[in-house]
Amino acid sequence: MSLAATTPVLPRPEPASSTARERVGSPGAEASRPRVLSIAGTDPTGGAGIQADLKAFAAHGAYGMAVTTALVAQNTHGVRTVHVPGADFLTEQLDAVSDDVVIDAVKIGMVADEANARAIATWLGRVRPPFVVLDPVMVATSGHRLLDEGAEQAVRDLVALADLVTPNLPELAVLLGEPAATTWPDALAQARRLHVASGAVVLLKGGHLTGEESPDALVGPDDVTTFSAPRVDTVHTHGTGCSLSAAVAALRPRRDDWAGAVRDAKTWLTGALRAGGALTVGTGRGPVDHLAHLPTLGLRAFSEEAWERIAGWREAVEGMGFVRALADGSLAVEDFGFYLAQDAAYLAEYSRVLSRASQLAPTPEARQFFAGAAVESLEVEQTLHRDWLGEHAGMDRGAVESVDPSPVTAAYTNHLHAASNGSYAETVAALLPCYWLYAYIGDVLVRRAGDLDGHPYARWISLYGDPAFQEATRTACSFADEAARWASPAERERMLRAFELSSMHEYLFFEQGIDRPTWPEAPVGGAEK
Ligand SMILES: Nc1ncnc2c1ncn2[C@@H]1O[C@H](COP(=O)(O)OP(=O)(O)O)[C@@H](O)[C@H]1O
Ligand SMILES: Cc1ncc(COP(=O)(O)OP(=O)(O)O)c(N)n1
Repeated sequence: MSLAATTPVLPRPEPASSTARERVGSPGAEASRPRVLSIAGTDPTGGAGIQADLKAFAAHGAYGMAVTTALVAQNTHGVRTVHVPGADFLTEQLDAVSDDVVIDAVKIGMVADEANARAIATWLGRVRPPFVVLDPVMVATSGHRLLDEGAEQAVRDLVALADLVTPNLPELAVLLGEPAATTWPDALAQARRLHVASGAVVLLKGGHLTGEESPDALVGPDDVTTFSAPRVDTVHTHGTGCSLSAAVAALRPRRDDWAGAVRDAKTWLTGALRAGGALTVGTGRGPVDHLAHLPTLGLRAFSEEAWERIAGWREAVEGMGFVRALADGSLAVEDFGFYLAQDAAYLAEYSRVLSRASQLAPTPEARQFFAGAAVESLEVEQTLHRDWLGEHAGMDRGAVESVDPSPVTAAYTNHLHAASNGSYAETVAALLPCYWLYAYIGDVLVRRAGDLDGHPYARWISLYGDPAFQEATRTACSFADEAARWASPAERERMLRAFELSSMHEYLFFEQGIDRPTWPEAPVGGAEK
């Protein structure tokens, strides 16, 4: 049964030139942000409905407004009760907004009942914002009804008034009076029928299907545009439909067409879905993180917080026997030789992780910095190490290159490699202590050693204190801070943890110069019985 067959399609109104609009000015004029209205129900846990819409509007730089159709007692487990204040009060709210404010776009979500749907249709006839998005909310994923059973026809009438309608598969089926599609091609065919019957562009959502991808498609007069995104392996999908339609409404006034708005909204939603679990909101199907893409205002620079976190390791590093002995020149040559040989083994791996950071880096500056550092740590440092080890320990190049990493060195480089399997931000955070604690120890050594004339480790102490190295440390810090600005709270926490662990490994690495770790001998097995 087609929509057209069951319902007379209401005449599609022209963009309004109502008295209210004339009184408050032309759409979009002089406004620094699009003014976007949500007409929807509530979710006190903030994942769906009006609360989600306002977050999605703000996430896309729109000025959000909201008119309530229904008060819904719900949480991440489902809906408990619905209270509908009534259509007259809904109209009062709608008029209060539109008598005063130009509305650049409106998103309609849960309408709750037939009287509300009719009140919205009447209001749209008088005040028609340039972009009308309808999310035909009917049943929550938890199975609870959000629309009276008798109100489906009124929602069909609203579809015909909308510019864009965003049904999920079950809603599409109800709008057409057909069984729900179980395949993407069937769903596309249904979306086409809905478009033809109603005139509205249809944003078909594939969240209810299964598979590696979660596709959506715009079905309108210009045929089908598909938007694909990887399906996020998560249970935290509460409010995805609300959030997507709100984001599209917020973006549309600043995009040339629906496709432009949907493309950006979907990319954002995929990131929000990925970060949703880390919010730990509720014990059921939690919300998405609407702000996953944003730096959090008021957060300190990552480097400042990270440096504070390792106050204990910094103190420990200052008190290390290795640093004391290096500063006063009492460090045994063989202890320094052991440390340098391990440092050469370490730098070979460190250079690989620097190259990985360069690969992952989002800007040409960062790519260049980390690629340069990878080369430098191989060439410059290794040459210095080899020279000293050749001169003082009789080790030729081959001997230096074939040094086995100690358990401490191996643990450190394994940690760096593991971090570099994560994001760019985690990789940079893990790399940073090697710069920063090294520069810090350089300061300590220069202060403690005093006059380097005749000091047996004068060359090394001046190398540690080299201003160029201090400068490179500042640059590495600024890249870590920049990466952290765009990290979700969970990713920032992973960065801090990676930084802390690298700092611990730095401490152990230096101290192994005088407190030699060894690999345990393989136990000798007994004779086979
Ligand atoms: N697990 C997921 N991974 C990625 N995208 C998803 C996932 N679940 C839903 N989506 C996307 O969320 C949006 C809402 O889809 P859907 O779940 O079909 O609608 P509703 O929330 O209205 O039931 C769509 O863009 C859909 O592709
Ligand atoms: C007040 C309110 N409106 C809509 C929904 C349904 O939200 P939706 O985005 O379709 O996602 P689910 O939560 O059903 O997965 C709601 N729950 N509350």
